[in-house]
Amino acid sequence: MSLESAVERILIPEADIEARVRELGAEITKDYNGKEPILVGMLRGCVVFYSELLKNIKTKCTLDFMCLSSYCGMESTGEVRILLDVRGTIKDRHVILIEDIVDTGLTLDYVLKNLRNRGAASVEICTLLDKPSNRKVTVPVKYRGFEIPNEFVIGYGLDYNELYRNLPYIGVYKQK
Ligand SMILES: O=P(O)(O)OC[C@H]1O[C@H](OP(=O)(O)OP(=O)(O)O)[C@H](O)[C@@H]1O
Ligand code: HPA
Repeated sequence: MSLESAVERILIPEADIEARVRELGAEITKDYNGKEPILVGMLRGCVVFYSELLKNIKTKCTLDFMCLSSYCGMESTGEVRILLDVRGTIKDRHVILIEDIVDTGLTLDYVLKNLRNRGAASVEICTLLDKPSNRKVTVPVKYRGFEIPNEFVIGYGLDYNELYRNLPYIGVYKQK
Protein backbone atom coordinates (compact mmCIF):
# COMPACT_ATOMS: atom_id res chain seq x y z
CA MET A 1 0.00 0.00 0.00
CA SER A 2 1.42 3.42 -0.93
CA LEU A 3 1.94 6.23 1.57
CA GLU A 4 -0.64 8.41 -0.15
CA SER A 5 -3.37 5.78 0.07
CA ALA A 6 -3.64 6.55 3.82
CA VAL A 7 -4.67 10.13 3.01
CA GLU A 8 -8.38 11.02 2.84
CA ARG A 9 -7.57 14.54 1.60
CA ILE A 10 -4.79 17.10 1.80
CA LEU A 11 -5.59 19.60 4.54
CA ILE A 12 -2.52 21.87 4.29
CA PRO A 13 -0.25 21.77 1.22
CA GLU A 14 3.53 21.89 1.63
CA ALA A 15 3.90 25.41 0.17
CA ASP A 16 1.39 26.84 2.67
CA ILE A 17 3.24 25.21 5.55
CA GLU A 18 6.58 26.59 4.39
CA ALA A 19 5.18 30.13 4.05
CA ARG A 20 3.63 30.02 7.52
CA VAL A 21 6.81 28.60 9.10
CA ARG A 22 8.77 31.52 7.64
CA GLU A 23 6.35 33.92 9.37
CA LEU A 24 6.65 32.08 12.69
CA GLY A 25 10.44 32.18 12.42
CA ALA A 26 10.36 35.93 11.85
CA GLU A 27 8.08 36.46 14.88
CA ILE A 28 10.32 34.39 17.16
CA THR A 29 13.42 36.17 15.86
CA LYS A 30 11.89 39.54 16.78
CA ASP A 31 10.55 38.45 20.19
CA TYR A 32 13.71 36.65 21.36
CA ASN A 33 16.47 38.86 20.01
CA GLY A 34 19.22 38.98 22.70
CA LYS A 35 17.51 36.38 24.93
CA GLU A 36 19.33 33.32 23.55
CA PRO A 37 16.32 30.99 23.84
CA ILE A 38 16.52 27.22 24.08
CA LEU A 39 14.34 25.47 21.51
CA VAL A 40 13.05 22.28 23.08
CA GLY A 41 11.67 19.97 20.40
CA MET A 42 9.08 17.39 21.41
CA LEU A 43 10.19 14.21 19.67
CA ARG A 44 9.34 12.58 17.44
CA GLY A 45 6.47 14.47 15.83
CA CYS A 46 8.30 17.81 15.83
CA VAL A 47 11.24 16.80 13.64
CA VAL A 48 10.15 18.19 10.27
CA PHE A 49 8.61 21.38 11.67
CA TYR A 50 11.56 21.88 14.03
CA SER A 51 14.22 21.79 11.35
CA GLU A 52 12.24 24.04 8.99
CA LEU A 53 11.54 26.55 11.78
CA LEU A 54 15.14 26.53 12.95
CA LYS A 55 16.35 27.74 9.54
CA ASN A 56 13.99 30.69 9.87
CA ILE A 57 15.07 31.83 13.35
CA LYS A 58 17.78 34.42 12.82
CA THR A 59 18.94 35.05 16.38
CA LYS A 60 21.28 33.10 18.68
CA CYS A 61 19.59 30.03 20.19
CA THR A 62 20.44 26.59 21.52
CA LEU A 63 18.74 23.26 20.79
CA ASP A 64 17.48 20.48 23.00
CA PHE A 65 14.87 17.72 22.85
CA MET A 66 12.43 15.75 24.95
CA CYS A 67 10.49 12.66 23.99
CA LEU A 68 7.09 12.07 25.53
CA SER A 69 4.50 9.53 24.67
CA SER A 70 0.78 9.27 25.30
CA TYR A 71 -0.87 8.09 22.07
CA CYS A 72 -1.95 4.62 21.06
CA GLY A 73 -3.41 4.74 17.53
CA MET A 74 -5.72 7.77 17.32
CA GLU A 75 -6.47 8.01 21.05
CA SER A 76 -4.61 9.75 23.86
CA THR A 77 -4.16 7.32 26.73
CA GLY A 78 -4.24 10.32 29.06
CA GLU A 79 -1.03 9.08 30.65
CA VAL A 80 1.98 11.17 29.65
CA ARG A 81 5.43 9.60 30.07
CA ILE A 82 8.87 11.18 29.63
CA LEU A 83 10.90 8.76 27.50
CA LEU A 84 13.86 11.13 26.99
CA ASP A 85 14.69 14.30 28.92
CA VAL A 86 16.59 17.47 27.89
CA ARG A 87 20.36 17.23 28.09
CA GLY A 88 21.12 20.81 29.15
CA THR A 89 19.96 22.81 32.16
CA ILE A 90 16.69 24.71 31.97
CA LYS A 91 17.17 26.97 35.00
CA ASP A 92 16.97 30.69 34.12
CA ARG A 93 16.63 29.90 30.40
CA HIS A 94 13.95 31.21 28.03
CA VAL A 95 12.39 28.00 26.71
CA ILE A 96 10.34 27.64 23.52
CA LEU A 97 8.60 24.27 23.30
CA ILE A 98 8.32 23.18 19.67
CA GLU A 99 5.41 20.84 18.94
CA ASP A 100 3.78 19.42 15.85
CA ILE A 101 0.27 19.50 17.34
CA VAL A 102 -1.68 20.50 20.43
CA ASP A 103 -4.74 18.26 20.60
CA THR A 104 -6.13 17.38 24.07
CA GLY A 105 -3.38 19.57 25.57
CA LEU A 106 -2.41 16.83 28.05
CA THR A 107 1.17 16.46 26.78
CA LEU A 108 2.03 20.16 26.91
CA ASP A 109 0.22 20.75 30.19
CA TYR A 110 2.50 18.13 31.72
CA VAL A 111 5.68 19.50 30.14
CA LEU A 112 4.89 23.14 30.96
CA LYS A 113 4.48 22.35 34.66
CA ASN A 114 7.58 20.18 34.64
CA LEU A 115 9.83 22.85 33.07
CA ARG A 116 8.45 25.68 35.19
CA ASN A 117 9.26 23.62 38.30
CA ARG A 118 12.85 23.46 37.11
CA GLY A 119 13.16 27.26 37.23
CA ALA A 120 12.95 28.28 33.56
CA ALA A 121 12.94 32.09 33.11
CA SER A 122 10.01 31.67 30.71
CA VAL A 123 8.31 28.85 28.81
CA GLU A 124 6.27 29.45 25.65
CA ILE A 125 4.65 27.08 23.19
CA CYS A 126 5.15 27.07 19.43
CA THR A 127 3.03 24.53 17.57
CA LEU A 128 2.51 23.90 13.89
CA LEU A 129 -1.07 22.70 14.40
CA ASP A 130 -3.72 23.51 16.98
CA LYS A 131 -6.89 21.41 17.34
CA PRO A 132 -8.77 23.47 19.98
CA SER A 133 -12.09 21.62 19.64
CA ASN A 134 -10.59 18.50 21.26
CA ARG A 135 -8.98 20.23 24.26
CA LYS A 136 -9.22 18.58 27.71
CA VAL A 137 -6.97 21.10 29.49
CA THR A 138 -6.19 24.72 28.64
CA VAL A 139 -2.65 25.40 27.42
CA PRO A 140 -1.35 28.85 26.48
CA VAL A 141 -0.24 28.66 22.84
CA LYS A 142 1.92 31.66 21.91
CA TYR A 143 2.90 30.72 18.34
CA ARG A 144 0.45 28.76 16.19
CA GLY A 145 0.89 27.72 12.57
CA PHE A 146 -2.66 26.61 11.74
CA GLU A 147 -5.89 25.90 13.56
CA ILE A 148 -7.40 22.64 12.31
CA PRO A 149 -10.75 20.84 12.73
CA ASN A 150 -11.21 17.80 14.95
CA GLU A 151 -9.82 15.22 12.54
CA PHE A 152 -6.85 12.89 12.87
CA VAL A 153 -4.04 14.18 10.68
CA ILE A 154 -0.79 12.70 9.38
CA GLY A 155 2.32 13.93 7.56
CA TYR A 156 4.97 16.61 8.08
CA GLY A 157 6.15 14.65 11.14
CA LEU A 158 2.75 13.48 12.38
CA ASP A 159 2.09 9.77 12.51
CA TYR A 160 -0.54 7.10 12.79
CA ASN A 161 1.11 4.25 14.70
CA GLU A 162 4.57 5.65 13.74
CA LEU A 163 3.86 5.66 9.98
CA TYR A 164 3.31 8.50 7.46
CA ARG A 165 5.60 11.06 9.17
CA ASN A 166 7.45 11.46 5.85
CA LEU A 167 4.50 12.81 3.86
CA PRO A 168 5.49 16.38 2.91
CA TYR A 169 2.05 17.88 3.66
CA ILE A 170 -0.66 17.62 6.35
CA GLY A 171 -3.39 15.17 5.34
CA VAL A 172 -6.50 13.79 7.00
CA TYR A 173 -5.98 10.12 7.87
CA LYS A 174 -8.26 7.78 5.93
CA GLN A 175 -9.93 5.43 8.42
CA LYS A 176 -10.43 1.91 7.15
O1 LIG B 1 -2.30 17.43 23.01
P1 LIG B 1 -2.18 15.94 23.07
O2 LIG B 1 -3.50 15.24 22.96
O3 LIG B 1 -1.39 15.47 24.26
O4 LIG B 1 -1.44 15.47 21.74
C1 LIG B 1 -0.28 16.06 21.25
C2 LIG B 1 0.89 15.13 21.33
O5 LIG B 1 0.60 13.88 20.71
C3 LIG B 1 1.63 13.56 19.78
O6 LIG B 1 2.66 12.87 20.40
P2 LIG B 1 2.78 11.29 20.55
O7 LIG B 1 2.59 10.94 21.99
O8 LIG B 1 1.90 10.61 19.56
O9 LIG B 1 4.30 11.05 20.18
P3 LIG B 1 5.10 11.46 18.82
O10 LIG B 1 5.54 12.91 18.97
O11 LIG B 1 6.27 10.53 18.81
O12 LIG B 1 4.18 11.28 17.64
C4 LIG B 1 2.09 14.91 19.31
O13 LIG B 1 3.39 14.86 18.77
C5 LIG B 1 2.04 15.74 20.57
O14 LIG B 1 3.22 15.62 21.32
O1 HPA C 1 -4.28 14.37 14.80
C1 HPA C 1 -3.20 13.84 15.21
N1 HPA C 1 -2.37 13.18 14.36
C2 HPA C 1 -1.20 12.61 14.76
N2 HPA C 1 -0.77 12.63 16.03
C3 HPA C 1 -1.56 13.27 16.92
N3 HPA C 1 -1.37 13.44 18.26
C4 HPA C 1 -2.40 14.13 18.70
N4 HPA C 1 -3.28 14.42 17.69
C5 HPA C 1 -2.76 13.88 16.57
